[in-house]
Amino acid sequence: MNMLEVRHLKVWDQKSHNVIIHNSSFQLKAGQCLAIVGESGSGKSVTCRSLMRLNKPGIQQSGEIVFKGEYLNQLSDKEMRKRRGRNIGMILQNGMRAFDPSSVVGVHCKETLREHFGWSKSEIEEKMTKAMERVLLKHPMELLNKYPYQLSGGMLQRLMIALALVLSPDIIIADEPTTALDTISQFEVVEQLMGLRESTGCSMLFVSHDLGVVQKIADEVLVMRHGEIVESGTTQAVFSEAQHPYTRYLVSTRRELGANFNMMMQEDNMC
Ligand SMILES: Nc1ncnc2c1ncn2[C@@H]1O[C@H](COP(=O)(O)OP(=O)(O)OP(=O)(O)O)[C@@H](O)[C@H]1O
Repeated sequence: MNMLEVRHLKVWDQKSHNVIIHNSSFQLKAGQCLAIVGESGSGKSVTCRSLMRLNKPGIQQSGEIVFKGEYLNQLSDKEMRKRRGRNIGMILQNGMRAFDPSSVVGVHCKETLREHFGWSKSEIEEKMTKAMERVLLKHPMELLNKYPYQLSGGMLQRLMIALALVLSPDIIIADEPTTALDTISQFEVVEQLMGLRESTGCSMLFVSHDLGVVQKIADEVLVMRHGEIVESGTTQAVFSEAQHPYTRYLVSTRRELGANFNMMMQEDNMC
């Protein structure tokens, strides 16, 4: 069963008439993880924002976005707001941007949960505390009273994952959730995202530059270039028998990087 179906998505800049996404069609199956890979500027983030109808003013879109049989592209703004967070959650690259810098992070969590579920303060605190402990955030109540700038990037990502655990949306869109993190935090956040999928059974759209992580987490892959999907298929097929020259280039670059990394490790051991 498809959780999300995107049909003929076209996105353009109204002012310059520059077409950003030409004609994208793809499906996200229930419980599966679909990764979008491709070079910088190929349209991965714009695709994600289009699904949520969160593109900047002046960016127009057409085509159908069907979520569990419902045409999101036909909903009013008010109805669309209700779907965000509750049905389709987003975990962004930069945790700092996801939270209001002028409030402690607990305010964002409480407002989001009250809006969607109408829970009391104590219910929210109880559920957030449990979820934060699950993503290994210590002293949850203290942490909720901190401003975003007082927390590290990895902590903010884990806090977003904890909020997603409580909201339990059908789909999580994770747009380069590990790019801004150091290697250890990247590993932890990927583990937590996998845990989130396991415990909520959500489907995931996962944008990443890191093909190693994609190979670990995704069931299927879309390869984007210049606003077009140039290849798609199961992760196994795309990595082992890529058809498009650009995909082959991406995969070989990863192999080269991997080989260099191993060589560096060996040199390090010899010293
Ligand atoms: N608000 C905007 N106005 C005009 N053009 C935009 C806007 N946002 C994005 N674009 C253009 O859309 C194209 C795709 O951008 P997008 O951010 O989706 O790329 P990306 O594949 O996510 O890149 P990256 O990996 O660097 O995040 C780029 O050429 C960008 O210049």
